[in-house]
Amino acid sequence: MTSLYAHAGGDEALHRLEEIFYTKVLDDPLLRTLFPERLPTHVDHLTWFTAESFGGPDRFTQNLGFDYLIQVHRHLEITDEQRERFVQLYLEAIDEAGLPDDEPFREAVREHLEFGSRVAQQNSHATTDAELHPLRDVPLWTWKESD
Ligand code: HEM
Repeated sequence: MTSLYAHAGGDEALHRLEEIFYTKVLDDPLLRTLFPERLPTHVDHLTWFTAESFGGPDRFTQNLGFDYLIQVHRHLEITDEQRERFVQLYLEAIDEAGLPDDEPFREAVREHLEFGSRVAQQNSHATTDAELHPLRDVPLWTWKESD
């Protein structure tokens, strides 16, 4: 059974991807208002999250926890355009980082991104805890090749 994490190329590949992605985000006119400065932890934390979600080590849950992810997105009031740009830049970064381009892998990544970005957007608008998305754990993404 191959995890998405292993197929992607493990930590080295995911870290390269997140570095390219974060640099794009910081340079983007639509996203710059949300990301005014480079945070030294962002690339590592994104790598931990993606690795765990793809079936790799659970460093995000162990070190930060899902509540942390809820808190960092709260009150950002992410617009549809910003969410869509976030997804677009991530897909570009996957190409630029040279991650596998087989369709089952790309489809799983697209699903993960669509879902995750909608959760983040919903949480960014929640004015009460009841309005938060019900997800409370890092989701574990599987794919067709994992059987
Ligand atoms: C798959 C979906 C997403 C994941 C996995 C994710 C993950 C993360 C993580 C791990 C952090 C914490 C970074 C740190 O501790 O340094 C973070 C912060 C943040 N995220 Fe997201 N995020 C997602 C979607 C989005 C979207 C759609 C937006 C806006 C368009 C967004 C905007 C932000 C902002 C503004 C911060 C805080 C500022 C910063 O770290 O620079 N996120 N996100």
